[in-house]
Amino acid sequence: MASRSISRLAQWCSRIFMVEINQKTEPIYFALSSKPSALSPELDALFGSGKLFSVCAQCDGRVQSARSHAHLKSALAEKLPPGCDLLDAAFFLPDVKNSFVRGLFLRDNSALYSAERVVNQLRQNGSVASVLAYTRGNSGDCACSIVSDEPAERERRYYVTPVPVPLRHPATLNIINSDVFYRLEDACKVLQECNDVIPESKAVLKLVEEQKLESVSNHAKRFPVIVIEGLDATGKTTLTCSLQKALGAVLLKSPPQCLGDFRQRFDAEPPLIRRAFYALGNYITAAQIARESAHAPVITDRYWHSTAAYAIATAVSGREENLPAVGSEIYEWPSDLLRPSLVLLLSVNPEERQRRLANRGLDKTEEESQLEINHLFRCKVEEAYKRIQNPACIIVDASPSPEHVLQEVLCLIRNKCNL
Ligand SMILES: Nc1ncnc2c1ncn2[C@@H]1O[C@H](COP(=O)(O)OP(=O)(O)OP(=O)(O)O)[C@@H](O)[C@H]1O
Ligand SMILES: Nc1ccn([C@H]2C[C@H](O)[C@@H](COP(=O)(O)O)O2)c(=O)n1
Repeated sequence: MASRSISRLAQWCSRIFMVEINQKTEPIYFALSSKPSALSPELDALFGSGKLFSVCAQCDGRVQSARSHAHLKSALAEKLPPGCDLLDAAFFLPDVKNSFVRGLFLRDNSALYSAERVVNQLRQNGSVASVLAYTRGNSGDCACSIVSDEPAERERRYYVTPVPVPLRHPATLNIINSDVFYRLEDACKVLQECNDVIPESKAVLKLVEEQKLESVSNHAKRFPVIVIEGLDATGKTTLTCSLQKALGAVLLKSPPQCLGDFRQRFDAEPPLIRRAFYALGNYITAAQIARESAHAPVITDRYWHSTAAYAIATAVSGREENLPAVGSEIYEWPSDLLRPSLVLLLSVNPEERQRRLANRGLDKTEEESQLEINHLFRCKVEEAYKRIQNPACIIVDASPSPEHVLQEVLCLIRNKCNL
């Protein structure tokens, strides 16, 4: 029994803990060690008052782990009494790819300190895999123990120790094949793993199968393929419709229309599943592009740039500086996905974009609302768009009138694609 408890604690001690206070401030990092340490001012503020816990729902299998984390977060948000703060946390092994595991950090300042009871209920019903509890010491330190039914586990103490901020944001350790997919088969694997829990996965995989995708990456395009990218309300729909008419082009979208009925279902899933769904949408659109570009120019409203940019910007919390560096393999186009001839990124200044959103007055998706309130996120999405390579996008100022933007884009297309 004792050796099991020691090995479980040793696992935690090899990790770095990251706690996100909010999107505007840098995450706070710490480790556990066997000797008490004085806390840094950031840690002192984090562990300042109340009862503190970190919880993790990790279980066997990445699909189950991702869904369990989402369920745990919503269960805690629903059941915790007023006075509790629920913060995003994560645990990782420095520089070890795929070691980033999401969890939660809980500060309980509620009147009756009842968070522990809620956490224990969730632990008993199997929703929480591990709980660590923290206790402030008299000499400025903070001790940590596992919340467990086994006395040997409960008694073992470790101490919170400051660590330097890592050079790279730790979420970047997991982006490849968790947030962004670079091969059709990798995105398919995620949905295959979802077959039992999300029945719609089978139908999506069937649609992918039906598209005869194998010849797409080598397809010799006869007519140019032009992708229009940009944040919401930058004018993609307006411009792509005008381009369709002006060029006699075929207009396609990613995700394609055939996935429309499934989109809401997958949007409700954690990033691993949601991003795999959008990745597959690009491969279906690629098959359509391959067919249509044999007969006419093709205009595509969103494609891989959108899938990768939103996924990266969501995965990496905090500031733009936390994004993977320019030139990172994370920004490389998937080798098996049809490459367009030209990618144009519509960019409007924030005030003009706000004005357009307000005028449109449609229901906003969650991500759209996030864009509105979260300037940092918007900057990260746009910056990630700009860092994507092979093909990189050309930035178009889409703030002028629709006619002006159309003429400028037609001019670019004529120059770059000989149309
Ligand atoms: N160049 C422009 N000048 C002024 N208003 C514009 C311009 N282009 C589009 N709009 C208006 O801005 C709003 C958003 O445009 P549109 O729907 O084309 O954007 P979008 O990028 O397709 O948005 P989403 O991605 O959210 O669907 C619409 O009300 C549209 O009429
Ligand atoms: N090819 C695509 C298209 C869209 N997405 C995601 C990114 C955003 O979450 C959202 C934006 O789409 P819209 O609201 O403009 O229809 O969809 C993607 O990942 N890949």
